[in-house]
Amino acid sequence: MAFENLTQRLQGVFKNFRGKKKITENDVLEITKEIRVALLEADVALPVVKKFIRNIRARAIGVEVSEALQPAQQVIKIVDEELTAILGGGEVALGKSPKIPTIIMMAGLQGAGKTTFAGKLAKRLKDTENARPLMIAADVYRPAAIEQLKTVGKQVDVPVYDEGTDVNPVEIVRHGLALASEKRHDYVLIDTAGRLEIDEKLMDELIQIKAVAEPTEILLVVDAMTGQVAADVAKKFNETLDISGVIITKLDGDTRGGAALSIREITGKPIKFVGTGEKLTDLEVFYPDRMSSRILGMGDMLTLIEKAQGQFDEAQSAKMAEKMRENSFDFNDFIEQLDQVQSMGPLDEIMKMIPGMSEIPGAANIKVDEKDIARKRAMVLSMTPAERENPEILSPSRRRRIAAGSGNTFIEVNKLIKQFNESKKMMSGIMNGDMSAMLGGMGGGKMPNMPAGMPDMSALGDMGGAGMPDMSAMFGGGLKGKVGKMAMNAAMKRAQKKLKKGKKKK
Ligand SMILES: Nc1nc2c(ncn2[C@@H]2O[C@H](COP(=O)(O)OP(=O)(O)OP(=O)(O)O)[C@@H](O)[C@H]2O)c(=O)[nH]1
Repeated sequence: MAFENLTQRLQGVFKNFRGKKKITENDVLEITKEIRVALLEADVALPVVKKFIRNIRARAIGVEVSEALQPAQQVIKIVDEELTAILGGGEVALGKSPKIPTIIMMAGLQGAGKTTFAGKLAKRLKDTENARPLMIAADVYRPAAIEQLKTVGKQVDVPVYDEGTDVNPVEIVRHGLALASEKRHDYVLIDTAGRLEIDEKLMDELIQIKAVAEPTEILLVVDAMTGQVAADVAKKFNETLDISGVIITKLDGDTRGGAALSIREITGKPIKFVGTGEKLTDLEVFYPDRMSSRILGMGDMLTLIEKAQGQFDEAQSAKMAEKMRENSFDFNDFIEQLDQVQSMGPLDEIMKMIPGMSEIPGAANIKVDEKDIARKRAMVLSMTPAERENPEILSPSRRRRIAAGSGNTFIEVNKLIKQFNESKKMMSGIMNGDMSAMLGGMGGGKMPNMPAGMPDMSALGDMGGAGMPDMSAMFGGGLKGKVGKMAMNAAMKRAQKKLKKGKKKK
């Protein structure tokens, strides 16, 4: 994931100041010096770094000692706010023309991910607005480009207008637009040619296409992996084309992330979407505040909640939460929830979004063993509905048969049932208000140090127990790697201990 090093560096910086009663001017200088190094290492453009540091210093020196926040937390809050500002402040929606079609022109260097983005955007417009987009293939220099756009078009079921490679792209765009008007398409996405580097001919052609198409949006697609180059490219394209927004692709990769941090400041144009994978669903609206908390390692709570809300049926979630509270959550529910959680995305990605996760030693290396989860699912599916409801009725011979039927061993079946019962107990405790058990467990007691205003873990409870609380059941044996397992076990043990203590008090 992008920003990993930057996040680690920044967390390291703040750790040293945690719990301090007072932060002196010297402390601020120290902190900002370290932040400066971290940003430069992440490939953020120097002028952007300078401005950022200047702003933080101006605000952090002489911070008022607030009742609610420790000084270090106040500094983190300032850094978070300034980071959000540098990323653009708030999200900027895609423009829409008052009369159809809305024309969106895409530009960028070769291989930046233009064509892929065109497909992602077409899909998104279809899914969210029921739109009927038309895509125009105006990249005539790379014959494969037209084929690629057509393939993407087929995947998302969106027509592609092309005239092969022998016609002037400006004419292709003109004809494509005429067709779009005739067929009353509400969006037109123009895929233009990329070059290995910026050249005059490419720019001239783009200027001409812009003049003909009069697009509502000119979106520059840049590859996050190219670091400083991406910022330079954006600057040049903006000077020539006056773009309306930027798309940053490949933010899923192992990039240092500097481009994402520099581009807004350098071009003055908003980042509208980020690409987070090769699949056509891997597109996210860019929210500066969420990106900032992700970079600061506070966990992308909001993205997680949004994802969850998008995927979970509320009534269904409330029912599950109730079941957990009553301790009547069974294997049938387990399978249902597993399906829902997995539809949110790969589990290790979801785990990483949980705040505090990055503070558990070795958590970054946690790999969710999807195979192990598949094995568990197979075991559960081999049970009858009545057995899923009450696994205690499973006789040894039935357990043996389930093991054989799902390609597991007798011991594994027993282990699954035992694990399930244990986590069920714990979850019921948590759902009955003892979130501290979970909090203490997950963050090693560090969670309460989060700055005010950060949504706390109880938000998970608000999700109606939507899938998260029972994750331990899956992760119990599903975490790959010794470190991951140890971290998780320790966290769970701590949580259980707290639970017991809480009970005794009552
Ligand atoms: N990991 C990852 N890969 C991406 C993303 N977006 C695009 N890619 C990959 O990047 C490569 C280039 O993407 P294209 O869409 O072909 O790039 P293009 O800008 O259209 O390239 P030209 O047609 O040559 O100008 C492809 O292999 C894509 O699968 C992303 O968000 N994440």
